[in-house]
Amino acid sequence: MSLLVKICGLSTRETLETALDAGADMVGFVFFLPSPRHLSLELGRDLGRQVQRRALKVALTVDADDATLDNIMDALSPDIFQLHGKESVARLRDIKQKFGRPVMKAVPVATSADLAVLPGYAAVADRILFDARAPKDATRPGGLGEPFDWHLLENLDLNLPYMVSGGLHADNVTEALRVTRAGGVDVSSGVESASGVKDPEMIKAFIRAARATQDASQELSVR
Ligand SMILES: O=C(O)c1ccccc1NCC(=O)[C@H](O)[C@H](O)COP(=O)(O)O
Repeated sequence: MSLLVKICGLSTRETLETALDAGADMVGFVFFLPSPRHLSLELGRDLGRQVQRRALKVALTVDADDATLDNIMDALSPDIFQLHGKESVARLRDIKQKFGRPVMKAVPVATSADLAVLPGYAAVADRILFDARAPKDATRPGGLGEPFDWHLLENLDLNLPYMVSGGLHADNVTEALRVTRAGGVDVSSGVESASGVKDPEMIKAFIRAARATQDASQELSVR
């Protein structure tokens, strides 16, 4: 199965086009007001139209209510909802049923104890995104540019596709994949020149590095 590369927190036509041209498999749009990457519904609609099925559109929300999700469905028509809050297993089931879209549940990781939630979520979610647990005083639960200890996932036994995120960039994505064996990688801060400002060259470099890792591991596997 080929590696999924997600560029998250895109908010301009130019950088979205760069990510699509560079071969991103998923493009993430943040609908969380405290985030520097937050999109209005109008901008989400505009950027969503630009994607034109060249990548999967991921709508990122945090403990959003049905009305918010409904508005996002109308504006963006996401391919996947990324639920990055404290959503319960029952809430994941509820969202899947009401909106008919796959859900990717973000699981914050700081210690091995954080993995205890996996069996519950794995029974309902379509994909897991492992992210660094945000500090208690953080203004948002993700997109903070800090990694977690990838070795915590070394002995992971999960019958579900999963992505690794948190503090990734072009220079560490290979090691993150080597250690976690994740089927996907996700980045936001690591392709920004300033908070919320995506950098086209950094986007291209990240995707190149991720693809190079994918190619190398495929060569090894066919030997
Ligand atoms: O990106 C945000 O601003 C954000 C806000 C609230 C919840 C989640 C958020 N981002 C989630 C993502 O999927 C990020 O790509 C992921 O946390 C990795 O971010 P980074 O460490 O900055 O690469």
